[in-house]
Amino acid sequence: MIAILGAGKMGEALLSGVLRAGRRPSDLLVAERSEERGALLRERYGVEVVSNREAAAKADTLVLAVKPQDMGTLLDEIGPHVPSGGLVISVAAGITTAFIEDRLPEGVPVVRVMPNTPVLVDEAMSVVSAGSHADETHLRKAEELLTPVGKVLRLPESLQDGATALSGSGPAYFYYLVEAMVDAGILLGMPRAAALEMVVQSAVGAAVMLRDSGEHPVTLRENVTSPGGTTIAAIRELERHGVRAAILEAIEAARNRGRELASG
Ligand SMILES: NC(=O)C1=CN([C@@H]2O[C@H](COP(=O)(O)OP(=O)(O)OC[C@H]3O[C@@H](n4cnc5c(N)ncnc54)[C@H](OP(=O)(O)O)[C@@H]3O)[C@@H](O)[C@H]2O)C=CC1
Ligand SMILES: O=C(O)[C@@H]1CCC=N1
Repeated sequence: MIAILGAGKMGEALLSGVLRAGRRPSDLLVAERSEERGALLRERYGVEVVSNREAAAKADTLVLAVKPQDMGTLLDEIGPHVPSGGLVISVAAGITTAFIEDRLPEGVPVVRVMPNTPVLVDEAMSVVSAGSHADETHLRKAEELLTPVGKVLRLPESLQDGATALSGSGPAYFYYLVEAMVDAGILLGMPRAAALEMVVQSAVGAAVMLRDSGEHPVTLRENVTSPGGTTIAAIRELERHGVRAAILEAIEAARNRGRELASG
């Protein structure tokens, strides 16, 4: 039995993914703070909605998907009810496995996971790390949950805040770029719907080439950049405005924010 505690945007995305991967609703439990939200999830997915304590006591795998700021309260509530043979998987940004282990009975295995919202279309990037009591079996169990909804990579926990900044938040940077490019289309007089279609299809085409062509991103960009042409004129402006440096600093700021979340 798998229980998802905190079924907001990420918890619901994982819930829907696990169901798409073939688990039955009767193999799942959901615990939510708001009754209204719980009722909606019950209606939408046919899953049983229970209290945090009941979920902790009944399920052998607990997926904690509350906000990092709510993790201490949740663990205080469920800690004494988690069986020592259970597996705890946390997707919370910043929260270390040590933080979780300290609030659970001695020896409970914890796996930290950083997924991203493309879980919803089975194209997630998830990074997994073992806590101090988690072994190969526990990592495999977490990977079994995540592989049907995308790619999974194992990294040491010391890189999890970086993974959160890079791939956890990653989709948001691409959406931000799309928004800005659509605005540019508007500036050039394009109808909004046409601008959106052009930009989204360019993004999809670029993403498929990045994934499938086997070429490095630099080569792909060079192939678009004709000598004396239009693309290099745009790239000169991106460089003049320090866009590359801004991206490096933005992702470093996200990593640093993850570290702050760990200290409450
Ligand atoms: N969104 C994303 O792209 C990603 C998010 N994450 C991580 O996933 C976690 C959830 O993020 P996100 O889904 O965006 O946030 P949401 O706020 O959408 O979801 C959190 C949910 O948990 C509920 N909740 C809070 N406290 C409790 C509690 N004590 N018991 C039961 N339910 C509770 C919240 O209810 P209420 O609304 O009433 O507070 C809410 O429904 C975070 O830790 C985040 O770092 C990881 C990767 C990507
Ligand atoms: O913004 C956040 O804190 C979460 C973690 C990664 C993506 N969203």
